[in-house]
Amino acid sequence: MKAIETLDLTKQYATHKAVNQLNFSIREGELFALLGLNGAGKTTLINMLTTILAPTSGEATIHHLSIQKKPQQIKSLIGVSPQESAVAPHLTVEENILLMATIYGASKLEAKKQCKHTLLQLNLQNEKTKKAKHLSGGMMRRLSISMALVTKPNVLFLDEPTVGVDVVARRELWNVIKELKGSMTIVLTTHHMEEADALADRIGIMSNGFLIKTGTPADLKKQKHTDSLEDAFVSFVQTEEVPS
Ligand SMILES: Nc1ncnc2c1ncn2[C@@H]1O[C@H](COP(=O)(O)OP(=O)(O)OP(=O)(O)O)[C@@H](O)[C@H]1O
Repeated sequence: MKAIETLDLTKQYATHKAVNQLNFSIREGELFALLGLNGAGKTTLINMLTTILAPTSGEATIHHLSIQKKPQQIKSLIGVSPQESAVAPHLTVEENILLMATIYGASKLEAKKQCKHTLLQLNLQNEKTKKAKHLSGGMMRRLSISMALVTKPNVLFLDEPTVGVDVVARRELWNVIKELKGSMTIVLTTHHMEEADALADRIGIMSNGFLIKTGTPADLKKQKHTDSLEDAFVSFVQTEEVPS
């Protein structure tokens, strides 16, 4: 089943088309990494798919529900870990997770159960009584992901999950994401090619608002006769024709 599908999805800001007639789909359970240079349109696309931003034209569905017609139902299907974290700094790790569960309508008992589960999933048990403002960058990102997971989403959006995180914490986050893989659909944006290579089932490359290429990491490297996803990516964004 398709978890996400877009049909000519477009967002125009004044005269600039940030997302230009995108047609693609993501299978249920797939981890899809969205790559693109600064300003390619990734955040605009994610914001439309998560119902934060209305498209100018075209359509997208999450589990066959229209982002424009069924935003509330979609909100109950998705979890979002944004670049700008929604973490409350003065609350503890546990309080942040419980708050999120409660906002999404869980009873006190359910919220506690789910909180315990996500603390385990993200290996945050030892940090649960710490105030969020005292967490390291890596732990802060784990908290943000656990807050996105506490509502048991079918589709998880991770916008640059390892930005500003040290190499060890990044590897640990990769392990967390690998553990989640398959149990839900994951859409991840990143500027780290090795991250996309390590995690993605399939990659989509955006350039100037167009989705210029989709394929498995192996396919993309093979098409450019290289072992390096970074080399393949650079070649695609420099040489690919935009779709007509
Ligand atoms: N609210 C806005 N009003 C006008 N233009 C915007 C707005 N938001 C984004 N843009 C423009 O749309 C284009 C796509 O931006 P977007 O943030 O989606 O790119 P991105 O791929 O996420 O970039 P980055 O990797 O730097 O986060 C850019 O040219 C940006 O300047």
